[in-house]
Amino acid sequence: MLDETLLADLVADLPSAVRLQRLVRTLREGFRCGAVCLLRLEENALVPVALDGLVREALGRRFQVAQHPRLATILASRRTTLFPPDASLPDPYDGLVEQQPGQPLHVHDCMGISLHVEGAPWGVLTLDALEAGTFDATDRVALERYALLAEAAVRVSRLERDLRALRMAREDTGLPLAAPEARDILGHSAMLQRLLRELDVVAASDLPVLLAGETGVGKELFAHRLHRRSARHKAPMVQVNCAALPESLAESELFGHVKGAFSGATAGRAGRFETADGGTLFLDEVGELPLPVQAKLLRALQEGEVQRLGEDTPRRVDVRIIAATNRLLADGVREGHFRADLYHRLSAYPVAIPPLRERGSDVLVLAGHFLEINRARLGVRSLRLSPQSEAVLLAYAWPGNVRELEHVISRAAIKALSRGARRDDIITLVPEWLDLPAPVEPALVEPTLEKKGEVAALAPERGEKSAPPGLRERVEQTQRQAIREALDACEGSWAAAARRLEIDPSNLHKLARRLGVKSCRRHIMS
Ligand SMILES: Nc1ncnc2c1ncn2[C@@H]1O[C@H](COP(=O)(O)OP(=O)(O)OP(=O)(O)O)[C@@H](O)[C@H]1O
Repeated sequence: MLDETLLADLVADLPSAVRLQRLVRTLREGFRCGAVCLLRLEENALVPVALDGLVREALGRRFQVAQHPRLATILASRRTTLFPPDASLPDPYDGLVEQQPGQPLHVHDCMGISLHVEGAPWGVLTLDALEAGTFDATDRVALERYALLAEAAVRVSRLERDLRALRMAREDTGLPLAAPEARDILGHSAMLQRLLRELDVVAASDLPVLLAGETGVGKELFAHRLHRRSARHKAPMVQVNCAALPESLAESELFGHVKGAFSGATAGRAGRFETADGGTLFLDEVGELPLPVQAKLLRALQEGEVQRLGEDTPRRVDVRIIAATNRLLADGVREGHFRADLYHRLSAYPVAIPPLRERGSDVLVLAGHFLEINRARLGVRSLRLSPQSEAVLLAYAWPGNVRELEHVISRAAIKALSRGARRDDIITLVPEWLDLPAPVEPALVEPTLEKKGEVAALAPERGEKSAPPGLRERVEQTQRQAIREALDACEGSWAAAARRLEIDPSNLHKLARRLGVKSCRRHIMS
């Protein structure tokens, strides 16, 4: 019966996600177990692509093989690996199998098998049960047979995907076939999938794209994907954070300068346009560009040429522009902060990136991703959400979007440990640890921040104005102080401060802006 269903699904005309989903469901029913998961190997991590019986957020996790000895053992063998109930190796799904009330969280029986496609390891199939003794020697043999059918299903899905990509890629673009990506955009909602399909088509078109969306929705991730999927993917994508570009330096940053063009120009330097030649120039926060710089940018786009500061002859550049904004640029045009002609040139193809609150259960998928990162970072056995926490996350409005979700999960994990949770337990995050902040009123932020040394009340809890600061406030206070000290020590150079703090410069800009440090201190970007 199991064989017949699997075979019928294999030849049926189904979307590949549905085919793989039916595969895991059929296997779970056939083996009468708690959960079945199909994971694809991407670099050194196993990433769930279809699951049945595991909580939904597991779809957002990346299990680093080196950190999960059970998965490593399964992957290393071509035969079924069966772990007895008393196996000492930690189970990656502890706490992630959906349970009935009163059922244990801890997985007792587990077996898995590696899958190979075209002679190379493709991933693994895992089966878990909360009751000891669910799997026996017969199941072990049966799984080896079904693994062959699973491999066939994967091959069919892969063929279909390649065919689709081939159909989309114009022959002369050299567009890469869809391959696993380093910083993938997570989410399974229909809205996000539709958007990704649309972006893939735009990517191949070479049109300028304007990505518009609230802060923290992932505009930068989308920009990278557009570039990776474009015909320019072999050339560089150069990023400019327009909010961090002081007017005095903007021209030389964008267009370059010759030696001696201004005091301090001890050598000639190419600007970002030239560096991006043949590739993509990503103008992040384009709404923040000062008006005089907008005029020069427009000229460069119209002419397809740039002129280094202090040089007479223009240089031709071939650059595709992707711009991002979290302001309504059309409002900027109406209010006179943004040039209408530049706006029309940049927004040949405007794309609205939806806020997190409109992406349904993708909140849980993303939460799963951040839970796994924090689990590894904090060295705990298992981090999961209680059903109440899931409901809270789904109901919250997320003014800070994905970045805010990331911080909420990190804080909750730290809070759990600081309140006595043990690293070798299954840690279930409850709503009180999520501590969702009230939305920040920008007007509240700046005056408070400028008073150095004072405990900043960034987001005062409702009704708790005089309470001592919580962990989050203290962490943010420390971060603010560290950024200010680094900037002072580096004489205002953001790049040097980022090196001193050992973080990526763009993350430093983002963090500083979120903490309100940047808006109060106008340091020159170097
Ligand atoms: N769909 C997603 N999948 C995985 N990670 C995501 C997703 N969307 C956003 N993120 C993560 O959320 C964080 C914020 O994303 P990003 O910086 O791209 O947002 P943004 O819209 O450019 O924000 P801002 O306007 O403030 O610059 C990053 O750490 C990013 O990796």
